[in-house]
Amino acid sequence: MRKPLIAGNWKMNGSAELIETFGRTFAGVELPSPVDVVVHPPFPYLDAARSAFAGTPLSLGAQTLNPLHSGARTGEVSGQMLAEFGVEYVLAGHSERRQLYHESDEQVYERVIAALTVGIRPILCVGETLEERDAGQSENVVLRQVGYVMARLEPGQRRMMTIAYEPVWAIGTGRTATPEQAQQMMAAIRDYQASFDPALADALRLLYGGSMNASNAQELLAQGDIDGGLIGGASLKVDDFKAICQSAG
Ligand SMILES: O=C[C@H](O)COP(=O)(O)O
Repeated sequence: MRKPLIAGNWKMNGSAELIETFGRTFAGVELPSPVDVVVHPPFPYLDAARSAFAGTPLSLGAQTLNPLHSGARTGEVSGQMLAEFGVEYVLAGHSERRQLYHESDEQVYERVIAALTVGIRPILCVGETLEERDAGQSENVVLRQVGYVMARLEPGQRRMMTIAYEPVWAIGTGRTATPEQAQQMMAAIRDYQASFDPALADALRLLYGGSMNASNAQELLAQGDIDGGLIGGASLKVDDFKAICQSAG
């Protein structure tokens, strides 16, 4: 039985006040059954989040890291620094990083390895653009992104991984993949994983991301291969995010 994971990616949004609101609200939240919840605020809020989330079900996540431990990389943050801060999860390969900062599959892989080296759990984000979907390439693109990373990891490293399928055309657009479309891709990822690591395929957590909100979460999370969500916009509204976490239970 896979434990659901709900991850809130604040992107370049939020405030110290919102961190406090999340800490206060989640201090009193009872989730209906075991579910992991992580919030990924921007770097400057990690310190406040570490204090505010203590005693709540919220874990600390980061949005990216630099593959190096330290060095002349102005503006960057290393995995070692994040681990010292108590960060438990980090995103790798988010489509905004792939598109806006031109992160390649190889660079995504390097970030995953850097996170694993310091004991941080990577959430590998994959997904096709609308053009790729229209060209019938969705599955090829997604399995290439998954395989580039997963096929190179050791079995023990693979067990630290979560994969988030986020069709790029559904991110921040209000256009959610249908539960059937999402389920179909999740099943393809799980089948692919089973082709070289059957034991992991059953245990691997697969998240859906792309305009998931308090109204559509339940239906998406009811799909057999969807084990949680990577939430953008709705993770900035504490009541909506709480409702999604409760749906996961
Ligand atoms: O990381 C989160 C995803 O990009 C989804 O964002 P969204 O929920 O605003 O569509």
